[in-house]
Amino acid sequence: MGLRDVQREQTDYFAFHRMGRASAWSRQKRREAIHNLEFPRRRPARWPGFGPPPPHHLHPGRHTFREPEPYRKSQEDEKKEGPSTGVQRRARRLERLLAQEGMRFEKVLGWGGFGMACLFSMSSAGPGPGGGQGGGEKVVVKIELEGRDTIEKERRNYELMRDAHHVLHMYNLAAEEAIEESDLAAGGLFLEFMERGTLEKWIVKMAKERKTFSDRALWTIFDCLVRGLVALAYPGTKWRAEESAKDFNESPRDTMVHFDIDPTNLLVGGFGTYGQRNHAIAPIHKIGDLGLGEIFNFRARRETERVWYARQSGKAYLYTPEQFTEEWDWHIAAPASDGAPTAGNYRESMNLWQMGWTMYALITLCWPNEKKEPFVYASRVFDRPVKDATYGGDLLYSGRYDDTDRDLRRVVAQCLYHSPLSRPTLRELEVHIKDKLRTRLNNSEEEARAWAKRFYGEPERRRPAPPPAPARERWNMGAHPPNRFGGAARARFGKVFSNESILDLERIRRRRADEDHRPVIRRQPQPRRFWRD
Ligand SMILES: Nc1ncnc2c1ncn2[C@@H]1O[C@H](COP(=O)(O)OP(=O)(O)OP(=O)(O)O)[C@@H](O)[C@H]1O
Repeated sequence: MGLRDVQREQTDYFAFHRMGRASAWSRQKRREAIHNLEFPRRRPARWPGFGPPPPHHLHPGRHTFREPEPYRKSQEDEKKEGPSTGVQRRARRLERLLAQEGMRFEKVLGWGGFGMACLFSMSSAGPGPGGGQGGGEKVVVKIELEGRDTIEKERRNYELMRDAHHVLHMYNLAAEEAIEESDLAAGGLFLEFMERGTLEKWIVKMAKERKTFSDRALWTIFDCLVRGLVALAYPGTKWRAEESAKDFNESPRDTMVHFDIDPTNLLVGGFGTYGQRNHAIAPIHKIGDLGLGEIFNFRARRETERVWYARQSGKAYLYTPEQFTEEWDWHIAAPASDGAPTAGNYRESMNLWQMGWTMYALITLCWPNEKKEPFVYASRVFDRPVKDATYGGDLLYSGRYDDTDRDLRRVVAQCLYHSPLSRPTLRELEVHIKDKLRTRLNNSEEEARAWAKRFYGEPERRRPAPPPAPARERWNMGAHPPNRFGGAARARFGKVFSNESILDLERIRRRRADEDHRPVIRRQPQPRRFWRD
């Protein structure tokens, strides 16, 4: 399928997507319509945009916004039945393989169509990946069960984040070679273990308890998440203290666009000090799953094939305005090269839009609706007047979330603005969050701390360390902290990072040809049935 076919098909698919009917789209059924599609559109001369804000006398209220669906089950709950025999077989194989490297299998953490994650502990007496004694220290091993290229891309992305405090750490362990050389998988990654699992799990817990996060907890978590976004915005930075956009005079140029930020890819770790911050009110939150991440800069945003294929990257329920906007229908080349403000304008504010939905989930304990309703909303984004459509109008006007700090709801609604240029900058957010955390919120720091202890509890107790393995230098980390990488990984990827296209178009085309339901590139972790029919 050539690029033109892909463009026509996407144009049709995204028209369904905007109506909230993406799950009803089928390539087969739409063949005829796709064939007759007018693409690119010529009339009117360009995308007309949204209308004016609703007149004042039409007060938006509960009736204006469709009620979203509450979180009921986490991905983990859905996998309670246990892994399939295929996954179990691979886990056993991995167990045997890594036992020879001095690692003890603990459990399968999760799996999907394309990969699986297992928990191991180090049984070596040598230094562990955290720089401490290896005995008992836990490591997540993520393996890919299909092609090799995704894990390579993910590895390269983690390399670029090696000094970040709010992105998962990747370890460079010698045992990696054992996996590569085996017939088991298409390569593996060693990642830091986040003992409290995914953020989704905590959203579900709160929803089940029929309570809500306090304002202080929400602002504190938001702070962590924004630090992670700053790390993505400035890849390859040596962060000594915590990530801060204030360290830079210019806005991000070579941003890592994640494409898949949602509560299942944000991981919750421990209380304690990371970077320079003591995480006492909420445990640290880190961004994980960089498998779809891509560096986009000024030049890359003008590469036609690259931006068109990236339009389908990620989970359909969280495609961003940069991906779904109708503005695309007027552009045959990369829209940014024609000056389109939103279509294909992949930059750090795209990560922010997806993170906005995580904050939405934390506030509402609900999924975003499949149909994202644009609500024209004029506001001041810090010192700039902005008039644009937000997809988070219900946060402000439905009356359902009035117990949560209005200022937080306003800022999150601004993160959900349609145009990337309307959204707050990371720097503005960082300063604002810091100020907010200094003020009196609806609960004191002590109360918030006590609540966090109760809510998050103690993670699973570690098993006693097993007997030490024969003395042999197993970890090529030496005594260095975990975020230092040995020469092997560096040699494999050459420069710290490059801007060359990392999309394997051939492979994508092949997979697209195999798919018969919708144009999703890869790893479409089905958004479960979270919307009403
Ligand atoms: N570093 C980690 N610490 C703790 N748990 C983890 C870690 N990485 C993964 N997990 C757990 O393992 C599960 C599977 O993770 P993995 O990243 O392989 O796939 P996924 O997020 O389920 O799917 P996909 O890769 O398709 O997005 C996660 O949902 C999470 O519960």
